[in-house]
Amino acid sequence: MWRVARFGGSKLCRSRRLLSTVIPGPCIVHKRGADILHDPWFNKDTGFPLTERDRLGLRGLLPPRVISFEHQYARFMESYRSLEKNTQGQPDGVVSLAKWRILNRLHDRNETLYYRVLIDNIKDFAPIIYTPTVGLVCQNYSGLFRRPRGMYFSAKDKGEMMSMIYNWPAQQVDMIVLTDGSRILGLGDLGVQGIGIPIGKLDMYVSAAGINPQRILPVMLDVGTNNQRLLEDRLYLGLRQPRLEGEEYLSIVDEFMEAVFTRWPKAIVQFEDFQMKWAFETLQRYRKRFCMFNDDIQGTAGVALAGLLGTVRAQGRPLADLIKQKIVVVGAGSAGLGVLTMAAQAASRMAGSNGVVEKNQFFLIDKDGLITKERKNLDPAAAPFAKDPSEIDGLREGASLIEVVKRVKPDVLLGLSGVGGIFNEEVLKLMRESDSKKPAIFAMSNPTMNAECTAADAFKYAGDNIVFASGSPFKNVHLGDGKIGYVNQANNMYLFPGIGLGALLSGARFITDGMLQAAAECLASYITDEDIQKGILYPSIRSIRHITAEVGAAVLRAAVAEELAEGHGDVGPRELLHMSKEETVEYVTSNMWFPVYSPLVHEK
Ligand SMILES: NC(=O)C1=CN([C@@H]2O[C@H](COP(=O)(O)OP(=O)(O)OC[C@H]3O[C@@H](n4cnc5c(N)ncnc54)[C@H](O)[C@@H]3O)[C@@H](O)[C@H]2O)C=CC1
Ligand SMILES: CC(=O)C(=O)O
Ligand SMILES: [Mg+2]
Repeated sequence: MWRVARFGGSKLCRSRRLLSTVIPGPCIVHKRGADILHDPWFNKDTGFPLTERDRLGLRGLLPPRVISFEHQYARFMESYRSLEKNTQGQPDGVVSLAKWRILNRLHDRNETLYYRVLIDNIKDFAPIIYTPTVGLVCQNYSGLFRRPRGMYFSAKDKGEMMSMIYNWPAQQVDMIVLTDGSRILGLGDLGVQGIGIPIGKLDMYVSAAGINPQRILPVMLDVGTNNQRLLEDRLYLGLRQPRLEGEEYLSIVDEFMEAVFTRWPKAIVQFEDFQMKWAFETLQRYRKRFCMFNDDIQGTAGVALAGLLGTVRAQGRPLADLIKQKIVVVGAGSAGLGVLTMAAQAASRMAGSNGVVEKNQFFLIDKDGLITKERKNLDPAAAPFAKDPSEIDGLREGASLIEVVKRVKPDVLLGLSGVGGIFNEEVLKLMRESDSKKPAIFAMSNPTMNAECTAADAFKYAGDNIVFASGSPFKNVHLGDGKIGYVNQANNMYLFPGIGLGALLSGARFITDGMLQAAAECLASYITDEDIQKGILYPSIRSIRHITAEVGAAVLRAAVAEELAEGHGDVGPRELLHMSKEETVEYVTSNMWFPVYSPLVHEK
């Protein structure tokens, strides 16, 4: 039955990949002439065939020669490569922004071509449209702004959101990424300028998960900013007022969520880069009411867990030895606490206990040092990981990172602090004393300048035998004698697209811990033992579509197992239930949008 749905005709410009051939479905367009050329979704630039130019009133509006998609693609890549050449030697930030601009201009003009170059060159372009360059773009957003992308809801829109949501031109929205701009990467409160993050994350959704770009929606919830520099910046485009707090804040988020799910009951909302207090509060508030998740807490946790399991394998130990790993987490925010919570759940499952014993192996440090039960105003979210001073011989409340690493000799040192360089030479050298033969260093904070250490320093000071991962990309390190220090990118981009896609196709109304756990386990098992032995913990981002199909299928199957799957489109819960694992992967893959020019059919 689901086969009919997959290959049936569609009005949605859906392209189908049949074996190696992509069959473009027809696309209904309600406009004509120049209006089409100015709509990046329909625009093919010089690629409109002559018959289509006649049908759509485009004759004479374009140079006469028809250029093929492949030729347009080659032309863009040529201009990109010559930009690379011409900017050689200029500061990194200048080069990255120039690359971002050329990609952004293509995005504004021709989405089909934009997404095709993105998909085919994801390793080169992810650092531009995503971390680290997206951080620079957010920092400079008000100056870079040329035209809006996505929707902006502000504190001034209270009471209006239910009608505003209907201003969005697309009939259907599948995936929304929402931020309030309060903690953008490790760059702090960037107010309205944080909209760059939902845009970048959704570009990853299209590239990795094949979410139809006509069905994505980046959203900024502007409730003010506490960033004094922005408040005083005459170019700043957001509300010039301090952030709303308490019930006033929550009432804005409530109103937005009600509006979204009234118009699109099947949409999925990803919360992104909210400051910690609101990240946890909104997750608790909405996760049983709406289909939503918090990427920084839950997506990051799954990616880190996969990395921790990979580390255990790299040490040549059985997975169950996760419970024996001494893990020092630096940063007790939404990401750090998310990681420890998921790691504790996994360790409990492995040990068949309630997790109490396993937590003894975890050490949590924040800006005030080691967190113990003696901490004044201990955050309830951190409390389960606070050490009992009687159990940590030689350490005290607030012990420094150096003291902790020296005493604990951890197997894993994992940074989610947002503090660039905090794993300094002294800390890294202490990791040579680790009890593990293959200690792991995860410098997960973004963007690059906020990474806890560089890859080169990690190998230089902690030794050649470490496994290393960072949140933003670094180049592999040459260790001499032809040996390579492999750099992994421990970034939630490996999971959030699959979590969203799997949840969408399952039709589940909530995203459960079981679905998230399935995503993490799928990623963990993706890597072969051969790669693990080389220190490779995550697959190449070049395979991101394939990884996402597998992760999406794992999430979907978990939803089915929990009897939450209600189906999607023509594929109901019974069909989902009867799909084998391979069929589920095939089903997920066949639902991925792929950019090809569709024949345009005009309808009034
Ligand atoms: N690689 C990835 O996939 C992800 C990376 N991140 C990164 O993690 C970082 C933190 O994100 P959140 O947890 O959401 O932020 P957050 O603001 O909620 O937490 C930051 C934590 O770091 C601690 N901290 C600050 N200065 C410190 C210091 N000198 N020593 C030790 N701890 C210190 C704070 O006390 C706080 O506990 C950001 O840079 C973000 O880019 C976040 C999510 C995913
Ligand atoms: C990757 C990501 O979500 C972050 O740095 O916040
Ligand atoms: Mg984030």
